[in-house]
Amino acid sequence: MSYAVKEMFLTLQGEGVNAGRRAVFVRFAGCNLWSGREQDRRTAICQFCDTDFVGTDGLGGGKFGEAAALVAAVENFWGDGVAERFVVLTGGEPMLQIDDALVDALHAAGFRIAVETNGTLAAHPGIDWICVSPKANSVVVQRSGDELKLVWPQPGTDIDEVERWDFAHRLLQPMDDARGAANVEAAIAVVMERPHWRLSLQTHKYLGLR
Ligand SMILES: C[S@@+](CC[C@H](N)C(=O)[O-])C[C@H]1O[C@@H](n2cnc3c(N)ncnc32)[C@H](O)[C@@H]1O
Ligand SMILES: Nc1nc2[nH]cc(C(=O)O)c2c(=O)[nH]1
Ligand code: SF4
Ligand SMILES: [Mg+2]
Repeated sequence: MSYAVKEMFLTLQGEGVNAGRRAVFVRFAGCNLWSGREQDRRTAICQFCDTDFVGTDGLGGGKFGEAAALVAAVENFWGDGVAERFVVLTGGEPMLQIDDALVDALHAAGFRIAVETNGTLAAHPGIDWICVSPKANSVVVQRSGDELKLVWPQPGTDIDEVERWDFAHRLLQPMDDARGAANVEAAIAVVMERPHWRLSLQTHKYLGLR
């Protein structure tokens, strides 16, 4: 299997329970809920995406013929002699490309593996930290994991239902769009009503990190 990667970078995880943690991000190209083309956004299943995941032309991106080559690039971004190796596989939709060979090679190199997924495909069982971010109008099959990160508001989402799914942590992340401030207020209002949810801010955007 070969891997198409839009970009790769070393940064801090900006979102969720692991916010603030040093991580190499691997952004896989392609998604099953949007083509990534602006002209298709209004007819896509997922219409609020904040990310360019088309092609392999980003910094650190490329086509990797084998898992070993991709892992060597991840190790290079992490750097020598630094403990707590941690990689976040995102996209696009990473579960379209994550396979046994990649999970095994990352583990052999000493990485803990986190994934950011829309949950429409089952997460690979070897992944160490599963973050599912459900999208209204999609069928979520991955209903368990470490972190459920619901972008808010999302008309068509039944929060009572998703709250019954089996996740250790539940987070509401304000939708970053033209109504940004109102979305933050709406998310805070839900957390005040439902204290088992927590607010997740996209801290990298406030800090100017990647
Ligand atoms: C770009 S997605 C890639 C991973 C996967 N496709 C997914 O949707 O979870 C990474 C994270 O950003 C979130 N996200 C995307 N667009 C957003 C926006 N406009 N505002 C807030 N969060 C957003 C997604 O819900 C997901 O949690
Ligand atoms: N710093 C940083 N944190 C992130 N957490 C999730 C991200 C993503 O796009 O999946 C992301 C990202 O792109 N940058
Ligand atoms: S599912 Fe994730 S990557 Fe795909 S369009 Fe939605 S937010 Fe973007
Ligand atoms: Mg992002």
